[in-house]
Amino acid sequence: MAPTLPSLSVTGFAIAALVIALIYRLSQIGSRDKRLPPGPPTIPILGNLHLVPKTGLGKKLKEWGETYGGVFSLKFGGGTVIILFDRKAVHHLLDKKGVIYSERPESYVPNLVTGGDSFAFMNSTPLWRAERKVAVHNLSPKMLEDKVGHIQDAESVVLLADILNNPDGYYNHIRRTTSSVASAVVWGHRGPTMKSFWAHAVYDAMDNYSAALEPSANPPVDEFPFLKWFPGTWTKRAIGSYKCMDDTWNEARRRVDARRAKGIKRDAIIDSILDGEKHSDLSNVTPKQMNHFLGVVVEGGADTTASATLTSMMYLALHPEFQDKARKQLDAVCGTSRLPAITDFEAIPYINCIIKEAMRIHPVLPLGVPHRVNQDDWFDGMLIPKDATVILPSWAMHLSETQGYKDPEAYNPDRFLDFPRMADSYAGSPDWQKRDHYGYGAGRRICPGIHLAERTQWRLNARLLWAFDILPKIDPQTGKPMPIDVNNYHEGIAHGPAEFPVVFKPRSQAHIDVIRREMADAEQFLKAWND
Ligand code: HEM
Repeated sequence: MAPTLPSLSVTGFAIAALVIALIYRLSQIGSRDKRLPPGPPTIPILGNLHLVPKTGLGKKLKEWGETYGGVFSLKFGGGTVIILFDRKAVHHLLDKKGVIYSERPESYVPNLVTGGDSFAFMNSTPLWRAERKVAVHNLSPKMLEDKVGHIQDAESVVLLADILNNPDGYYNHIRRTTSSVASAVVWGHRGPTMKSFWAHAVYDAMDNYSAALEPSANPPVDEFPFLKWFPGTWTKRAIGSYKCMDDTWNEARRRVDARRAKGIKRDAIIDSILDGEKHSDLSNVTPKQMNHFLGVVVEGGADTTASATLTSMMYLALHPEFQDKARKQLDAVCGTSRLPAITDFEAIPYINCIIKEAMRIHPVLPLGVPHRVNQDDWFDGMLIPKDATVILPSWAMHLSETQGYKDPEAYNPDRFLDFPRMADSYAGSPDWQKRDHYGYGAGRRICPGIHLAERTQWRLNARLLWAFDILPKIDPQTGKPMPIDVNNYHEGIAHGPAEFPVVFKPRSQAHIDVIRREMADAEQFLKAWND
């Protein structure tokens, strides 16, 4: 029997209604809820994904922040990203409401890259709390003063001597210094040369890590999970990066165990944990979790501190006038008879300005590490929805007059003359209008290595400036200074300057003599941390 007209039209109607509903649902994906902070116009399904540049997202966020007037939102498919391009918002949300703003976004690629073991990318679970407590305790100013200062002093002397002996190798000398300090603090082993496992391991481990984590370097798999079924070079890179990291930190642990088996114990975080000192919260942690926790602390500390120092050297090479300002103070306090020491911090205040300016003009993590809010919240009448990714766009803020940085494209350490203390004093302070910069993040996830990083940077900047004139290299063909491109950075989630043509010229024989004399003592002291 032929179908009746009414039954046909009911089926047809149902299908049509389904199709319309589906189209409507699809068209809503990517659209912005009116209660959200404003942001660039969206298109169906993608939202704003099509507007994200392959590189240079940090600067794009500045443009949007200035257009939308502070806190703004981006739609990535159905997901929401809130950008806190606003000093007050950073303080009120990340600092004051840290309890709800301290998760990390659930993200497919970071999970592949870290195997879920990275304490920097974990949610604020009991494991994260236990690991964070150990890191904060061991990297506190008191612990650093008591235990680590001598290592930083001695390693910075080795850096000066290395540059004297092989000036062209400055780039790796600086990277060796920061990884050696971090490895000594964490694993109890230093890396005397870049050939040493303890100097290069962290850079091997991180080889593909930063690039694999750059937000625009992967397909938008979190927004469109079906993309997981289409693996490609991006998945290979992420999995390979984890494998490399896992091998590296297992090897580090094997070496520590071999040392301890010989009865050699050292004043390092790993030894204090294995000896059961205070850190009972870590008693249920598996060896693999432990190795990755400690590895992440070294990862957090080595490349970042080297990149910040290299940025400083690069800009100083282009700006001898600011070197002169620092040297007036260095010479008045130290003359040519001794190296500057951290106890000179207040007597030589300009070094602190130089450190802050490098961290401002090109922060190592231009987008910080993303946070996630775990419940609906409101700011200035705008909805910050549960599970939104929350970004502190440090670079964008640092380059904007709207955030209080006058003439922001210009390198000028003088802008920090009224900020005489280290960065940790300004981070989290209720006086949110007077935070120096945002290079270490904010709230409960703020960099736990901030004290170590500030103190290493002070020693490196002060001592390099005391010992050397930092000059652009002269092109032997033209006899003219070679150009230094301040935009030539290795870019991933972290940014670090590519090698640049610079010369470290010893300031006098007297300076050289002091370095050689200090080097003998430094080598003697550091023997205890050699393999
Ligand atoms: C100039 C040097 C450094 C810079 C610019 C830097 C920057 C940062 C930033 C922006 C974050 C994310 C903060 C947030 O989520 O809001 C972070 C986290 C972290 N940093 Fe640093 N850092 C530096 C040095 C260090 C050092 C020396 C260590 C340890 C030895 C370290 C260990 C870590 C760890 C473990 C985390 C993850 C914390 C967590 O998720 O709870 N960093 N760092």
